[in-house]
Amino acid sequence: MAPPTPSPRPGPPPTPQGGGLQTPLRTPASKHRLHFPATTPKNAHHGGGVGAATEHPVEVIGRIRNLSSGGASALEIAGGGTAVRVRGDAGGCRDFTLDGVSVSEEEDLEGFYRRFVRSRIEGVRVGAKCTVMVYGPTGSGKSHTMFGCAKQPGIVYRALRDILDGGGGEGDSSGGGGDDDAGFGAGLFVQVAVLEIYNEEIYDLLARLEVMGKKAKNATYISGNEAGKISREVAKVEKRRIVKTKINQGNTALKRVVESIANGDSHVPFRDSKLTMLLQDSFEDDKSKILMILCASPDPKELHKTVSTLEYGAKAKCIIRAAHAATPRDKMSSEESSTMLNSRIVAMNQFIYKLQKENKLREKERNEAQNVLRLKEEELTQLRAKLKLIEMKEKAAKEEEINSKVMEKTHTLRSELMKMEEAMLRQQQELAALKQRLQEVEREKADAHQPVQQDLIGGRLLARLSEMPAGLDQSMSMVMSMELDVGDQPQDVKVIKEDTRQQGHISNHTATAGVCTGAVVQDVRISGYPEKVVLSTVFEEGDEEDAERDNGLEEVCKEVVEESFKVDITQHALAEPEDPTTRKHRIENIFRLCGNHRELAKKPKVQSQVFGDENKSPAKHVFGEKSKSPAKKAFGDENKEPSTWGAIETPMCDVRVTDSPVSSQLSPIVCQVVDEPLSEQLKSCSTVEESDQNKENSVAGQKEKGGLLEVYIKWESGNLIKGLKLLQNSCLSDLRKLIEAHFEETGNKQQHQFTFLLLGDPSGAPVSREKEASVQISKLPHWNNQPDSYLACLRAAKKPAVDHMPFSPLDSKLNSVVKDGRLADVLSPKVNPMSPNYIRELRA
Ligand SMILES: Nc1ncnc2c1ncn2[C@@H]1O[C@H](COP(=O)(O)OP(=O)(O)OP(=O)(O)O)[C@@H](O)[C@H]1O
Repeated sequence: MAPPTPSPRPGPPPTPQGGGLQTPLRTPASKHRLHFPATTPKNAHHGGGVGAATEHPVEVIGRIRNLSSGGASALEIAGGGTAVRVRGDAGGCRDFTLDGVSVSEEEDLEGFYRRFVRSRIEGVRVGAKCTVMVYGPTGSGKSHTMFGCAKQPGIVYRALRDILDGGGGEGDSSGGGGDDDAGFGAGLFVQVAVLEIYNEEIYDLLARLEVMGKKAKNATYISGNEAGKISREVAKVEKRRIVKTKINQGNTALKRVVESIANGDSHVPFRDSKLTMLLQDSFEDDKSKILMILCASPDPKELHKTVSTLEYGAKAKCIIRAAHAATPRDKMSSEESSTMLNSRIVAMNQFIYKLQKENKLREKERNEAQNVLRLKEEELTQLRAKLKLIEMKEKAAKEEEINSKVMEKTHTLRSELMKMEEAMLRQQQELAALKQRLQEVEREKADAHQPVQQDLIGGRLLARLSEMPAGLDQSMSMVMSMELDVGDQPQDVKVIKEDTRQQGHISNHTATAGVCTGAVVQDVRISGYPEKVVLSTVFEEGDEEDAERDNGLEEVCKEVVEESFKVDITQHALAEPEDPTTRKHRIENIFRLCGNHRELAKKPKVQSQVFGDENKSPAKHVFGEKSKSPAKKAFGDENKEPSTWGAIETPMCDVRVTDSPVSSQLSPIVCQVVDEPLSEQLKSCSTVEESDQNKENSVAGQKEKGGLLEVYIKWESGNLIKGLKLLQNSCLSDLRKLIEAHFEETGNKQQHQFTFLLLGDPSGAPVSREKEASVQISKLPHWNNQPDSYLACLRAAKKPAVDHMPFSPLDSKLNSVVKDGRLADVLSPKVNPMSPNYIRELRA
């Protein structure tokens, strides 16, 4: 006997279509039923319909969709609502007993869910396992049942809502279970995976990743505790599902698995399809329940497929899981285990919920930290920009500061330079005034010939110099120092110093002085500067009373002073700063000499010859005879006709510059002032033939002259100026110095500028100033056809020369030195008050 099919649990009353219940068809009994345990009323009342000794793990529910086309339905509910009766075309019918049957036209998805699904979901909430699967041919309504439509949600969304919200969510009009489980869902956490099996491949519809092996290990999940949110995500994924007949391949494999289990085969072909592989745990796990929904179409055209589906479900329903007899201990253990598991589940859900909250909090903190980091980065960028700007400003400020300092320093230096130039200008003006004053005094002296006046003038000058401020003294020294810097040539200077043996008068060598008696001569020489004016001073040896006692015929004795006071001024000046008192004393010395010179000028009786033996020459007598008259008068005025001059045979020695024993570079110059009375001879100096008498005179004269050359100077107009004696190797530049000195002494300042005319030369052209040094005196035409007498013809310059500023060369020198940065050296206080230039200026 075949065991009866499992008794269905109470369900809705059979529909009117179940008219064929009288002759219900029996499903194929065969061997399958042999495994089914005997059904007891208790088991039948139990939801699973399984006895205490056995377990019915698969619950099969039939879901008959609406009839889409017209015509009669091929299916009807029988067995009190637990069987599906299939009516054949021949009028026969067949009943398939299930755990429940639902007709879509009579019961919507909500009713179907509440009656057959919700109890399973509640078991899941307390820790049970449940697999809900649909089975049926294409178009039978599987998707519709699981996911629903726009009007009503399917099992998936309702189950999700019940798990999380306790059944009180949207769409649950019944509200069943919601009040009882209020608050129970708090802390529950749902993880949803959406997989699709197509062509025997499993696809993760969330990540679209292929899952290899037994389980979809790499599947992603929709997780959370909000049913609405998860439902929306699932709805999105559900649209990706592929809807084709290929899926039934898995259904076939599932059918074989079910039949194999139901038949009690030792081998269950779970691995025949991916679908059965996924459902293996659900079939083998004792704790797991399977809710199989058979979707069937009432269309008679689909009758064959419908019958096949119902047969498959009937077999699944026959699957039983052998269960050992439950002892009281097992029963208690089971209850304790269930309670403990429920507690653990609740604790784990609460822990998960806590983790989720913490995760959210940390995520929030991370976002805030990222915002702070972004703000810091922006601030850092701004600070870097500011730093760069500040650096640029500092750099610009430094450059500006440096430029400002340079400008300030330049301005200061320029101001100092201007002050120095002004000081120099003032000093030059003072010196020029001093020079002019000195010249005026000399002219006054020359005109007056009064000793008293000489003393007064000399005294005034001395007093004026004494009153010169120290600053002037120093500034003069500075200027002189600059002059010393002009040349680097060594200087050898004899310093003028008054002979301590002489307290008397000093004779100077001017034309008016004429002679000097018993004098001490000190020469000041500068080697390397032959063109420089050299000062010779003669100290009178005797006093005035002796001169008067000798009745104007005293011998003029000259003694060359030993060079005991020779000092290297350059070294001395540079070695140690000059004491202002010493410099002042020396300046006073010089002007005292000048005063003495003027004193000598007032001694017409005293005559001098500086040509050695020439003191004994007749010239001395000639001048002696004329000593009562002013010397200048005796020599005549050069502006007068030569015929009115005195005898030319009585040359007067005015100044002699001897060769320096210290330096051989000094050009030996001998000058002798003579009067030229023979104007007629002068006029014909280069044209008149030399007479025999002249020849004799010339020979005799040359002997007397001791190798000197006589030079007679006249203007181009014919007026004779002077007669001079010079050494044989003298040149025009030497002659120029003597002539200029003569002009200065006579006060003919305007005649300082002249040019030598080279008479005798075919061109008769004037000699340029630069070439004067190269023209020997011997190149001049002979005067009066005498071999050692020459004639120098002068052409006066048209414009009077501007007064020479003694320091004008220094201007350019100073400028060049200032440009070279040697201003400090030039303006050094190291002064040589006895500089020959200085002496020259004072002398001038
Ligand atoms: N109970 C029902 N009430 C109303 N319409 C239904 C019902 N069941 C199915 N349908 C409709 O029938 C059509 C096919 O249903 P469904 O797609 O769910 O079949 P299926 O079994 O999933 O087919 P397939 O296997 O090809 O996916 C759908 O348009 C669906 O809306």
